[in-house]
Order: sequence, then C-alpha cells, then structure tokens
Amino acid sequence: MHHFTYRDGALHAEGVNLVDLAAHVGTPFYCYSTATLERHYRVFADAFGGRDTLICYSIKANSNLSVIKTLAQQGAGMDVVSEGELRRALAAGVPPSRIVFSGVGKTRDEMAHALQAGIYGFNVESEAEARALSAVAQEQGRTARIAFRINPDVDARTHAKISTGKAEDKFGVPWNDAAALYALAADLPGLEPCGVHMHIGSQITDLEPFERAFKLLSDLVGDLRTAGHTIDFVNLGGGLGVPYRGTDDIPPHPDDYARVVERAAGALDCRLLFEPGRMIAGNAGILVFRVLYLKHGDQKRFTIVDAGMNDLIRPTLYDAHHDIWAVDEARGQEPALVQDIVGPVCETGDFLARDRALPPFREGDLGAVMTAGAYGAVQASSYNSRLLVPEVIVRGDEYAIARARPSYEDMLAAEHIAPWLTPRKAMGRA
Ligand SMILES: Cc1ncc(COP(=O)(O)O)c(C=O)c1O
Ligand SMILES: N[C@@H](CCCC[NH3+])C(=O)O
Repeated sequence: MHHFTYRDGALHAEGVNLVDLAAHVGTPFYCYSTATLERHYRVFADAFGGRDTLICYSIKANSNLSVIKTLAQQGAGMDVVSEGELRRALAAGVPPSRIVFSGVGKTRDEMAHALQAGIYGFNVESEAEARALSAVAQEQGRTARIAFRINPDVDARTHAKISTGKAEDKFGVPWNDAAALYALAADLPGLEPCGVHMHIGSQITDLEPFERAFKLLSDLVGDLRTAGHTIDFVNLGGGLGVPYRGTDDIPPHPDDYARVVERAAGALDCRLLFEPGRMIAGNAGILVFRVLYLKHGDQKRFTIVDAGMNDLIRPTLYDAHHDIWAVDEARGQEPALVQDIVGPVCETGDFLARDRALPPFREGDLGAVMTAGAYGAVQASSYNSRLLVPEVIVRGDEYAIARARPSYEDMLAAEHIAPWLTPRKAMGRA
C-alpha cells in the first residue's frame, strides 16, 4: 500500500498535488512519501512483535538522508555497505549500535572507521576479509563482532542479476567452509564470531527459497553451538519483494514471511536481524516526468519524456516493469495506446516502458513511474551530462527538497582542465 492517490483530478503524494510540486521543483524528480516509509517499516517490525529483533534498513535501496532519518525515528537500524553509507547513517543520527556493515569488498580504512564508530557488527564474506578485519581490530585494540555471510546455494527464483545466494554468486562463504571459518575466527585476535548472516537475493516473491535457506542457517547455528561458539544473533538479510504491477503480483505479506522465519529459526533463542531495503522504500517513491514530444516511428509510437535511464536504470538493466500513471486523472481514463516511453539519453536501451498500453500522453503532460523509491535515485547518474535527478520528500501537506538538482555550474566546477591543456602565457623569450 502507498500514499500516491488521485484527488481533485490530479495525482497527489499524500496531501501534495504533483502538478504544483512539478511547477515548483521542475521535472524530472523523485518524490517520497513519509507515511508510506513509516507504514512499511511498521508492518515489517510489527510482524515480529514480541521478538528480540533489530531491523536494519538496507540503505543501498534509498540512501537519502531524510529517508534514513524518517526510518531511524521509527526505531530502524541500518545495513550499510560502504563508508559513504556509514557516514550517511551516522549523519542522520542513527546510533552506531544499530548499524551492520555488509559487502564483499570492505577496505581496511572502511573497517577502521566502522570499528571506531562502534557499530553492532560486520557481515564477513571471506577468510581474507576476516584476517584483514582481525588485523585492523588489533591495531585499534578493539573487538569486531562478526557474522559470516553464508552462501546456502539456494535459488531465490528472482532476476539473475539480483540473486545472491547461489554457489556461483560472489557473495558469502560456502556452506561447507562455515565450520572451519568460525573455528579460525575464534582463534584470530580482535574477532568475536557471534552471529550468522545470510541474504539470498532481492525482489523475492516466493517464500519457499527463504524457508529452505533459513532452515539451513538454523541447522548451522546448532552445529556451531555444538562446536562451542556462542551465537547470539542471526541476520536473515532482506530480499522480500514488492508489487511492481499494481495488484497483479502481490508478494508475500511480511506476516507470512514472519511465519516462515518463526518456523525455521524461531526456536534459536537469539536476536533476529533483518536487512529489508526494497520492501521499505520501493512503494514509497515515484519518479515524476514531463512529456517532451510524441513521435510515430514506422512501427511504434514513442512518448519522449524528460526522465531517462540515467535517472532510473531498472528497466534498462533488469527489464524491470514499473507501472506508469498519468498525473492528470482524466488522461489516465482515456483509452490506452500501446507505446514506448523513452528518455532523452542517446542509448537504444533508454526506456522506462516498452510496448505498453498506457494513457494517450500529450506534450506537456506529467507522468509518474511508480514503485521507484528503491534502487531508483541511488542508481542514478549524470550520463549524457544530464543533471543528477533531485529528490523531494512529502509529509502530509508539506514537502521538502531532500536533495536539490545541482546546477550546471556545480557540474562544471567539479572538474579541472589538466594544466598542460591551457596554453601558457608567452614567457618573453625571443
Ligand atoms: C547484504 C544485503 N542485505 C540486504 C539487501 C537488501 O535487499 P532488499 O532490498 O531486496 O531487501 C541487499 C540487497 O540485495 C544485500 O545485498
Ligand atoms: N539494484 C537492484 C537490487 C540490488 C540488490 C542489492 N543487493 C534492483 O534495482 O532491483
């Protein structure tokens, strides 16, 4: 459920009319709903009511500081994958004790920074990383709480590019190596192997892979405890899918997901950590565009809009489907036309929708790409020297520009022409 609805003939984000917002901010822009962010966090948290949980919102899905702070105020911890994300979480006032650090390629500097900050723990993805973290912790005289990320070789039945728990994926350590790695970590100075982590992929719409993976993880915890390790938390990662096609592809409800967790890991007597990203932010954001031109090719009708693959790369990268709505309600009720919605970027793959029956947009119309709150703005670029897309957050009738569109001056000021390219003044030599 989200808070983007039609009122008085125009699409609103909560109480804010998107026609007015577009006039103030200019298009394209992302728009986030506070109420949806809060609701999704609550639905997820409430599914585990009564349990000792730490829900670490996965910042990579949407790392806007206002989004992070909105969730932190609900009690969310954060899952970060870089020093940049760690700094964002800290800047938004998230207590370090609620932050976990994931990722296959943490640098020693990043580890040092996170250790100094006093984070809850590290998800460690290789023996080499465990050794590096041990060395960094020793230098600082600190102890790093760690969970090895276990690769269970389970097919998450999602898009190949966002599946992370198969043996051929770069993530985690092989299931069969786990016992030896925990034994090693227990011997290495500066490490406290006290958790187990797993994250099998993203946009998962089927509970069965979760069930299989969590069961394996639970068995592993039993084995590790028998081997003498104190395991006080299990981190079940994120991955729960969201509906991208209106009401056609409703993924499992967090309550059903919670039942799977309970069945597989409920008896473990330890803290449960989660790292949901998309499930919290996906439906809380839209990308608003304006139609520039209409063009009828030999075979197709193209609606050329001012948002492109640099602003939202998911359709290009994963052939992802996003619903597209007209901001003008009346336009949305006219008979649909099959068309491609394409951006201005000079790439054939620059499209937001292909061969889709959509409203008969006209020049100047506003449209909204739905379910764009996760992996949207964070994956935007300035390809074709287009200005990085701004982000707006709404709460009730209020809105705030949470990240402003840079100016062309900002864009040019970030670069320096190599000195040898600027002709030197004549030195007065004969
Ligand atoms: C380690 C880890 N945790 C959590 C997430 C968040 O996943 P999702 O947005 O699908 O919930 C990801 C991304 O897939 C991840 O790599
Ligand atoms: N970027 C992907 C999700 C990646 C998940 C990261 N572990 C998407 O847009 O669907």
